[in-house]
Amino acid sequence: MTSPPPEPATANGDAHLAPTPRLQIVDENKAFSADLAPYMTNEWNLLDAGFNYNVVAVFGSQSTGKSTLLNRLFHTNFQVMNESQRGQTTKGIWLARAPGLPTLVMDVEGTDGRERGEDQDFERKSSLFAIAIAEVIIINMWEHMVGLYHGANMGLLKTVLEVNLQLFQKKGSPKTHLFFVIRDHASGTPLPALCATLTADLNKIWASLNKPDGLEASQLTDFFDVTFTSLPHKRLAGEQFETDATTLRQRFVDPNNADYVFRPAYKKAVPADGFPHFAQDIWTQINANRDLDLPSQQELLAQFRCDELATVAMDAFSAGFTGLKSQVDSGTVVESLGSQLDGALYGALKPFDTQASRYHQGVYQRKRKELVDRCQTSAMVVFNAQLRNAAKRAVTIFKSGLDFKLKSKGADFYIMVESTKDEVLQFFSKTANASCMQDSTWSFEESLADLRTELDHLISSRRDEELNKLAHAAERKIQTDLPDAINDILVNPTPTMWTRVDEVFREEVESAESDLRDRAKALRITDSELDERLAALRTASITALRDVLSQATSEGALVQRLKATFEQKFRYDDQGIPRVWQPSDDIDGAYRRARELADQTLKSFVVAELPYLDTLESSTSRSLASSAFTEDLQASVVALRKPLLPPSKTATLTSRFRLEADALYMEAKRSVVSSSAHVPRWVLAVIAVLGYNEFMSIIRNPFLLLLLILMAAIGFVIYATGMAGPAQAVAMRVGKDVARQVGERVMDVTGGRGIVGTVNEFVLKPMNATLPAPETAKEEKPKSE
Ligand SMILES: Nc1nc2c(ncn2[C@@H]2O[C@H](COP(=O)(O)OP(=O)(O)OP(=O)(O)O)[C@@H](O)[C@H]2O)c(=O)[nH]1
Repeated sequence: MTSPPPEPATANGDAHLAPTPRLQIVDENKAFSADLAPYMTNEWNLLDAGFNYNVVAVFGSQSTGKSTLLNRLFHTNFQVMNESQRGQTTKGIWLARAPGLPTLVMDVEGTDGRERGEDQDFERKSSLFAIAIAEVIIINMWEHMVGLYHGANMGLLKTVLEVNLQLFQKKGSPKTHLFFVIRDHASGTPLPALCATLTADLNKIWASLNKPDGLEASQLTDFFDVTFTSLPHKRLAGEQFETDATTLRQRFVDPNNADYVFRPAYKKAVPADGFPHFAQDIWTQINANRDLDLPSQQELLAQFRCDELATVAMDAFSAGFTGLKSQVDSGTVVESLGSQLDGALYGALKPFDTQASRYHQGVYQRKRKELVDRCQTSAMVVFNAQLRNAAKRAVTIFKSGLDFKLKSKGADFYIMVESTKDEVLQFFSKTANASCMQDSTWSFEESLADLRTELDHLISSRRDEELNKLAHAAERKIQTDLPDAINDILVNPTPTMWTRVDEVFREEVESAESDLRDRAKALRITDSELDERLAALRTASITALRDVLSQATSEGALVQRLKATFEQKFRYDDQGIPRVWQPSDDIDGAYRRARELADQTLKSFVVAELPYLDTLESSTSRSLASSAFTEDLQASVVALRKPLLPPSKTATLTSRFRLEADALYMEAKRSVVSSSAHVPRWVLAVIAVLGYNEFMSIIRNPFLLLLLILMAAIGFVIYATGMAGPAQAVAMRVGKDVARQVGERVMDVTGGRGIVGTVNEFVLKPMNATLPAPETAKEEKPKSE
C-alpha cells in the first residue's frame, strides 16, 4: 500500500494537500490490524493530538457512492468502484486521516453486498463498530430507498442500534451524530418530506428496540442527533453535485460553520494516543458478542414455519392426553401412563416432522426439541397427579395388607411390616416408572421419599397401637383376675389376710409384667418405653386393687361380712354344727365372743397392709427418674395407703352391725324360752280327764296302738342318736309355720282377734316377762335403735 507523506493539519483542511495513506484496520476476515498505532504516529501524525481530533464513519449499502462522498468531503483516497464493472470495492474497514484536518475518516464495507450473500455478520459488526467509534455517522442512501425498510437498511440499523444500546450506552453517554445524506436527489420530493419519512422510520425502529433495564423510557434523541441533507445526481447533474459536495464539505471542515457537524457533545473522551487501543478493544468486544449472531432469512423463515407447526402439534398433543388427564383427576391410577403419553406425543410429532424437516435443519431440530419439552412440561401435570394417586393407592394397599398379615397367629410385627412396605414401594416405583415419558427428565424420587415417610409414620402409629393393645390386655387381665383372687381371701378374714392379699397382688402384677415384656419384644420396644409401659401397668394394677378393696369394704358388703363372722361364731359350735340353745347354754358369753371376733375383723379392714406397694414404688422411681408415669404411680400408692375405713365409716358400720347381732341374740334367747316353757299342771290334769276316753280307744284299737308303738320307737331312735335337738328345732320351725298359716286363716275367719291374740294375751306375755335383757343391748344401745 503506497502512501504520500503526512501533511500538517490546517484549520479547515486544504484542497491542495495530497491524501494521507489509508489503512485497512479490519480486513474482510474480521482481523484487526496491528498497524493502527504506527499509522497514528508515522502516517497521520495524530498521536499527540490529545482530544483535538474527530472520527467520522460512513454507513450504507454497497456501491452507493460512499467512498466517492468521503473522498469529496475529506479529500481522502478511498478506493472507488470503476464505472465499467459493478461490484464490491471496499472490503473490510478502512481508516485515513483527512489531509490538513484533525479528522480520522472511516470507510466501511457496504451492506447488502452480493459477495457476502445472507451472511450479515460482518455488516452488523462493522456498522456497530462505526457507531461505537465515530462521533459522526454518515448514513448514505439513494433517494429511491427512502421509505423502504430493507433498501434503507432499517432492519440492520435496528439491530445495530439495539446492540449498541445494550453494549455501549448508558444514561449520560456522549451522543452520536447520525448524518443522513440522500444521494441522487433528483425527484420533485422536497427534502423535508424525505426527512419526515426517515424520521418516522427511525422513531418506529426505536420504539421496537429491546431496551436494557433503566433505559426503557429513553428516546432516540437521548443518544443521537439526527441531520438530513441531500446531493443531486452525480452523473445527471455533475456540476451541481460537485458544488453541493464542496458546500457540504464546509460543514465537516470549518468549525466556524453554523452547521459544523463535529460538536463537543459527540467526543468519546478518548485521547488520540489511546485511540488505537480503544478501537481494537471495541472491535474485539463486538467480534465476540453473540447478540449479533442473528439468524439468516432462511433461519427466520424456518423459525416462523416451525413455530406455526409446533402450535398445531402442541394442540394435537393436548387433545391427545385430555382423556388421560380426566382419568387421573378422578383419582384413577392409569396403567402404562408413560407409553400412552408417548403415543399422544408421537401422533402430534409425526405431521410436525414431515413438514418442519423441510426447513433449515438447525432451526427444525431446535424447534422440535422445544416442542417435545413443551409437550412433556404440559403432560407433567398428569404425571404428578398419577404419582399422587399411586401414593394413595400404595398407602391403602399397605394398610389392608398389614392388617391381613397381622391377623395370622404368631406374626412378627416387624417382619410383616417390612415385607408389606417393600411390596408397596415396589408397586409405587413400578407404576411411577411406567408413567414416565420416554427421554423425559421426570423424576419420582421425591414422591417416593414422601411415600416412605408416610409409611414410616403409619408403621410408627400402628406399632403404638399394637403396644397399647398389649398394655390394655395386661391391664384387663389384672382387672379380671384380681377381684376373684382378693375376694377369696377377704371373704374369710384372718390375721394373715393382708399378707396373703399382698402376695396375690405381687404374683398378679409380676405375671402381667413378664407377659407384657415378652410380647412387647416383638415390637422392638426400647428400654425407656418398656419402663413407661410397666409403670402405667403398675398404676393400673394398684388402681384395680384399690377398686376391689373399696368394693369389699363398702358398707353393705362389710356389714354382711361382719354378720357372717358373727353368725359363724355365735350360731355354730366349734365343729360347725348349728347350735340349739338350751337354757343351760351361755348365750351371753357366746354373744360376747362372736362380737369381739367381728370387732377384730372390722379393725383388720381399716388399713390395707401391702408392703409390695413400696417395692413397686421404689423400682419404678429407679427406672424412671421423674415423669408423669412415676407421679401417677405415686398418686395411686398414696390413695391406696389411705385408710379403707375412716373413723366415721367405722362408727356407722359398727352401729349397723350391732343391730344385726342384737337381733340374732334376741332370736337365740326366744328359742330357749319357747323350748323350755312349762305347761301348767291343771292343764295336764284337764288333758288327762278329757283325754282318758281317747287314750283308751287307742289302746283298744290295734291299728292305733301299732301307730303309737311306731312313733315311740322313732322318738327313742331320735333321742338315742342325739338328734333330738335338731329334730325339735325342725319341728318347731314347721310348727311355727303351720301356726302362722293357721293363725292367718283364723284371723280371716275371726275378724282380726283369733287364737294368736288369745295366745299372746295368756301365754307369751307372761313368758317374756320372765326373760333377762341382752348385755350389750342394756349397755350401749345404738342411737338408731
Ligand atoms: N449515480 C450516482 N453514481 C455515483 C454517485 N457517487 C458515486 N457514483 C458512482 O457509483 C459507483 C460506486 O461508487 P463508490 O464510491 O465506489 O461506492 P461505494 O459505496 O463506496 O462502493 P463500495 O465501497 O463497494 O460499497 C461509482 O461508479 C461511482 O462513480 C452518485 O452520487 N450518483
